[in-house]
Amino acid sequence: MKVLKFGGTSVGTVDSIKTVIDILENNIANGEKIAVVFSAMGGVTNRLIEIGKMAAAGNTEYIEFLKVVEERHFAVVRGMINVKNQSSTFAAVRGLFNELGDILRGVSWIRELSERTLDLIMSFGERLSTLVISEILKSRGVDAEFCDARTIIHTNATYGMGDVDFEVTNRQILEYFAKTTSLQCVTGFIASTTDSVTTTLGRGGSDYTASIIGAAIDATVIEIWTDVDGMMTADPRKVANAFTIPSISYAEAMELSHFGAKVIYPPSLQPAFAKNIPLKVLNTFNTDFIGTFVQKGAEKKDYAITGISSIDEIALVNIQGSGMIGVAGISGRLFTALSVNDISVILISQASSEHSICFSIDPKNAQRAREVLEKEFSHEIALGYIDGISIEKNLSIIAIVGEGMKKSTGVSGKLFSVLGKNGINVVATAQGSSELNISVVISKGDLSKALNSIHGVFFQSETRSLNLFIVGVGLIGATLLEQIKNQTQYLRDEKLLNLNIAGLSNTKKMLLDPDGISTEQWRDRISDEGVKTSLPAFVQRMIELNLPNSVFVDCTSDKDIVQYYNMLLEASISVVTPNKVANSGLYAEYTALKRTALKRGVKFLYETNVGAGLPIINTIQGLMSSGDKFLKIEAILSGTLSYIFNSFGPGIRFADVVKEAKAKGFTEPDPREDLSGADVARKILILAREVGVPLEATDVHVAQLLPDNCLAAPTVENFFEELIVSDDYFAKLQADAEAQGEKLRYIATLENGKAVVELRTVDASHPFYTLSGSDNIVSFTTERYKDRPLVIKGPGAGAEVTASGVFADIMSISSYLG
Ligand SMILES: NC(=O)C1=CN([C@@H]2O[C@H](COP(=O)(O)OP(=O)(O)OC[C@H]3O[C@@H](n4cnc5c(N)ncnc54)[C@H](O)[C@@H]3O)[C@@H](O)[C@H]2O)C=CC1
Ligand SMILES: N[C@@H](CC=O)C(=O)O
Ligand code: NA
Repeated sequence: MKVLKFGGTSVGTVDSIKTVIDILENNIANGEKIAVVFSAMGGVTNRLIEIGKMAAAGNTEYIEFLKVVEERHFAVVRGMINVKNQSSTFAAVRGLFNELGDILRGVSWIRELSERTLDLIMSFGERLSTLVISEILKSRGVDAEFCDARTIIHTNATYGMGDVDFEVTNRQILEYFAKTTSLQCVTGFIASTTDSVTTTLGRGGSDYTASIIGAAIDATVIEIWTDVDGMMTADPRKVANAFTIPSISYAEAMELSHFGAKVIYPPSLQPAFAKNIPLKVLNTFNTDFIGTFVQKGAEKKDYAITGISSIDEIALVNIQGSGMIGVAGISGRLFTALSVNDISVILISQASSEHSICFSIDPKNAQRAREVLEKEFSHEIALGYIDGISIEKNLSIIAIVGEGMKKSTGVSGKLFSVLGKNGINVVATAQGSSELNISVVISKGDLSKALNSIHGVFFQSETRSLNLFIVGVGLIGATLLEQIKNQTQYLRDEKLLNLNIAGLSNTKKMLLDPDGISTEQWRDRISDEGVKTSLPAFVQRMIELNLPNSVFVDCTSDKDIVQYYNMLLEASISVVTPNKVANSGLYAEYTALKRTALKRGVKFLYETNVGAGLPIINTIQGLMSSGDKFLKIEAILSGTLSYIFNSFGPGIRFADVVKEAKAKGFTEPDPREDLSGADVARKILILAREVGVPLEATDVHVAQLLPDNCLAAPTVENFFEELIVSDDYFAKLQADAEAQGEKLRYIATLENGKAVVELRTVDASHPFYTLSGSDNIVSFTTERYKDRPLVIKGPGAGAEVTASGVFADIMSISSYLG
């Protein structure tokens, strides 16, 4: 025989009861022998408690409240039983409400509501729902029978949570079921003492009823019908990617529920577990879904862990002192004192040094725990053997649970590594030798981020998310968004990666949305929903959101924005940028950023600072890491100047070529930076720093390229005018070079710790002679590349190549996050 149990929401409305009836009739049609346990209609138990309290307080409004409850039951009768059969059910329901009304009147007279009376009042919830549903079934021709569990399940007289007398109960259940062939509709949650006083079974009560009956009659399976798709890998309200666990062992279910998974309350299923009766958790509102199968042994799973659960709010108590080392009995006294005072301990951790013990408790017990322990150890504290008791609050516990951990190595490594990569500090940790659960205590503010990132790494086949916050949607920023848009599907399918644009800002408006800004509609959304741009507010909001795998992408050339980099890195947010300002500022600031990134386990990536998408910085970093030494760097580092010198010639105005370079997206937002040599100067400065030469910007010698009038131009417009004025100057430079069979090249050199940037002419034998378009070229002479330098060459400016370099940096973060 199968035992089915339907919870409060399943029997909460006429519609849901219709589904319940369908499920039952399908079972009958399939020839299944079944018994059914029902909870009270959703919300009724709480209402009855409230009504009881109102009555006890002498508040006669309870009568109105009771009428509402009555009406809910009548509505079901009206909605589900045909008119000619309704009257007897109405009479029975009314009879129960009359009885309940009498009891409540008594309560209001004597102004007292004992636990015992409350149990009696609550019992009406299950008695009413079960009565009504059994009558519905009968009216549809099913041979159903109402079974008041008080006649078969007996407990002691502990009201609120009766202790079941299994010997008597099991015997009574067997006798009862032996005598009947009708479908038994059993009231959940309620029982009675042997002298017929009503009791209740406590938390998870109706599940318990189903489990007691299932175990007594050796049911083939117990089906718990609820309003969710079974047990999930994590709380879906906290982890959007959580999914149903198809199969779970009793022990795993126990562990998960201990840490807050509310779907079932496994302790109440203990009788079924003891008899190895499997259990299914099914959804009344999604009957086709397979739900979760709970059974004794663990099945082979696709993942190393089965689920993740958490407790939102705990306090961590730490007791430490040199006097605890090697002294037997300290922990015995500690935990006895807590238990005597009814303070339940959630997690315990003690390192083998025995110097301290820490444990977590419900924060509402924190103050009491301190008092209890200060009293218990007053002697040791007075003598200085114990330093004292410290209590830390605003903490959460996360537990990863799974029998699979026993067989696979690296589970805890993975857990701690993902926490580390997301900058989440682990305050305490515990793992039992059962290897079923690893628990970590973390700051409450990191809970959501931790749950999501842990879920991401352990349930790998799901798509991981990188949360991007992009500031500056000019040429590079907008091209990056376009490239992301075009790659979205590929990255989802092939890399299981979702690039979530969680924030965007231009100079006027900004928009942050953790649910993502579509790359199809970002322009509309930022203009419709954006608020006035404020960089500090943007940064603060990002930090508050505390999303896992966050990346700040600075696509501006703003000088002020870099002041936030360190703060962002400190908050464990990676930074990716083509903006050269940070790395060409003070050397101390440059190294500070690198140090913070390292300390926080996040990335600070800026490949596009030099040579746009060309792999220049990465190449240097690779060579440096592997121990190579740089002897000389010679390079053309300006796409703009390269383009100009490759395009300028007789019959062409210099100013027009500069305009062309600007139109092609090669120049800096302010082209004076390119033509003054400043852009190249900062690039060679960055390269110098990367190869270990600690230069400041003022150490770079920049030979002037422009005539004074151009350099002095106060605006970009004015600059172009001055370029026109100086056309002859440029034409002469070009003609002189050409006359020698040479070409103009703006070359940066780093040698012997000195950086120089100057305009040179090179002949056809020089490797820099053959450049075209916006090509950059970098030649590295190192100890390993001494005879023939390592050369990197290619377009070194422009929207597509730069945005793709930024994109590549973002992708490298995604692979680092694993
Ligand atoms: N264009 C290229 O080939 C390359 C550019 N870069 C760098 O990329 C960065 C962006 O360059 P482009 O896109 O070409 O310039 P752009 O001028 O087209 O775009 C920059 C955008 O940032 C916005 N912006 C400036 N400050 C802002 C702030 N505080 N908040 C929000 N938005 C702000 C501007 O309004 C502009 O729309 C610059 O740092 C540049 O040096 C690096 C390598 C190559
Ligand atoms: N303006 C720069 C762009 C790349 O950094 C250049 O011209 O090289
Ligand atoms: Na580069």
